[in-house]
Amino acid sequence: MEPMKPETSDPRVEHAASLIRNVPDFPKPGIQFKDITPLLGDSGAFEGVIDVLAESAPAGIDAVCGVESRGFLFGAPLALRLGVGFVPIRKPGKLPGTVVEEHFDLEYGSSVLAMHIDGIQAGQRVLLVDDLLATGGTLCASGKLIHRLGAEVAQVQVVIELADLGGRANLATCGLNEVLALLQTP
Ligand SMILES: O=P(O)(O)OC[C@H]1O[C@H](OP(=O)(O)OP(=O)(O)O)[C@H](O)[C@@H]1O
Ligand SMILES: Nc1ncnc2[nH]cnc12
Repeated sequence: MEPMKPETSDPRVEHAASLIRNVPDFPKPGIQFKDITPLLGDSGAFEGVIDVLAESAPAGIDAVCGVESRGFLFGAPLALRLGVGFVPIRKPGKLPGTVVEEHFDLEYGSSVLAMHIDGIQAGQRVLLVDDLLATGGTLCASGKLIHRLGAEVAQVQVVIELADLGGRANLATCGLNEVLALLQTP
């Protein structure tokens, strides 16, 4: 496996790249799993990633939506840094209020995502955050939830993009055209 290429030459991104561990055949044979736990365990590196994401966000963001579960790890601190609320997009059966739901396929399975209908308001500009873009199914479904509530996805932000899986093109088919990935494979 070749090393990940930073999309920017920022030393904070290069440091983060050095702390992402490649785990072959997890959770299934053939999957090269990108383990972010060494990055999360280094407070300086973790903070550097949040800072770069915040500096890269478009102006006028009203809310950050993060996707369960690893999207929460980056989305929640980013919302605090931007001074806006955090809205969780969750796996089914976890949110107590009235939700909208979307079904989708994953690199290794299928799933459903849900969001409270009062989490965001029509017309708001949302930053949609996850740790990793693979096939794009998760973020496409998340974007559909946000669009169904009448809000706009101003930008999608991920730390890692598995560039050979076509996720970016898939996101474009869902109307998600502004995509920032800090690191891309290979
Ligand atoms: O682009 P895709 O092919 O949709 O895959 C990317 C998604 O897969 C992972 O989540 P996972 O479903 O493994 O859940 P987790 O965050 O709870 O570990 C990752 O955190 C992304 O959300
Ligand atoms: N290869 C991968 N590594 C980590 N998380 C993932 N989610 C989907 N594909 C993944």
